[in-house]
Amino acid sequence: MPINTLKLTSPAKLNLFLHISGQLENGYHELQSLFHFLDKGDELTFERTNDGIVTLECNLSELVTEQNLIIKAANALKAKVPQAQDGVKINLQKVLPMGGGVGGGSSNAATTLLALNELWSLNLAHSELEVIGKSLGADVPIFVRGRSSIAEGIGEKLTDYPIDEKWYLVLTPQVHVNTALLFSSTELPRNTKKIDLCNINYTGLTPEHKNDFETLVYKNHPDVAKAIDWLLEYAPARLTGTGACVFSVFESKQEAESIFNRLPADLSGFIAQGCNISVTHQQLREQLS
Ligand SMILES: C[C@](O)(CO)[C@H](O)COP(=O)(O)OP(=O)(O)OC[C@H]1O[C@@H](n2ccc(N)nc2=O)[C@H](O)[C@@H]1O
Ligand SMILES: Nc1ncnc2c1ncn2[C@@H]1O[C@H](COP(=O)(O)OP(=O)(O)OP(=O)(O)O)[C@@H](O)[C@H]1O
Repeated sequence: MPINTLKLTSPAKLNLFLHISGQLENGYHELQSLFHFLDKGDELTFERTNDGIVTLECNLSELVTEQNLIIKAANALKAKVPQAQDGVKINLQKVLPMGGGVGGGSSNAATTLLALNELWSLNLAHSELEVIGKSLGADVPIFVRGRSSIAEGIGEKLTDYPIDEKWYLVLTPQVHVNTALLFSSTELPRNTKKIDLCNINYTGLTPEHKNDFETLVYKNHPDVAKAIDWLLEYAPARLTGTGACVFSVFESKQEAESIFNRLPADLSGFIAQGCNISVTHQQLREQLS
């Protein structure tokens, strides 16, 4: 019996560290980054239709465009499997901050690939979905894979790296950091020594596991600097991706909440638990069983 509806959470990610160790001739950068998922995300509903049309509704009307990665993901699947005749009505409830380095758009694209592969009975392997995902954005494959991982190369070489599932206080400065511009800055450090995966031994926000974008973003974005400085009063803090979001990690929800409760009115944020397995994958398993 084919399934008609899927209701999935499309989670945020954090880059617990992000090292840049070189630049290739095509301009892309060599990275090493630990990706971990959060149990907070956007809500996506997929309803199969038989009219062959892909439609998107969203609580933020400005996101309903052909440029939305959800539409692009659905179209990429149609291009890959031209004989797929079904359509889909998609509803997106955007919860995650946009352009904040928590990967919301990439996560939505991956959730769409995973959901439509099932709803449209395409039977593509997840490795094939990862390849389609990569054409949509550097971070899409990690969300398709759905396991806490270290990314290497330009972000495409993924190795499982499960860690303790702790609690994160994420601050969300309302500024947009331009990823492509940052990558092209002459001031960006590009020579962090590569760590041998066997010797990574990640133990938290220590100086050896940093974010190479952080100094530059701190310098150019006073709102990000303010959020980092506030967190540093209580715990070590890091930028995720190219920002603007920053985070600290705590052993318990109560500890994270006790700091969150002191947040001044001009800062915003949320608390979430870290997950080694993306919530999308957990929900897919439940809804398909
Ligand atoms: C740095 C991260 O935020 C870590 O999560 C992501 O890898 C960036 O992901 P994203 O925003 O989806 O990035 P993409 O849309 O794939 O690339 C944006 C731009 O960043 C630069 N870019 C990206 C990835 C990489 N390894 N080297 C680069 O130089 C390229 O100029 C590219 O045109
Ligand atoms: N489904 C989507 N959800 C959010 N943004 C989208 C989506 N599709 C396309 N976009 C565009 O992508 C831009 C950045 O989105 P996103 O929220 O993924 O950034 P991010 O968290 O900085 O991601 P990353 O960590 O991968 O750089 C948005 O400003 C928006 O214009």
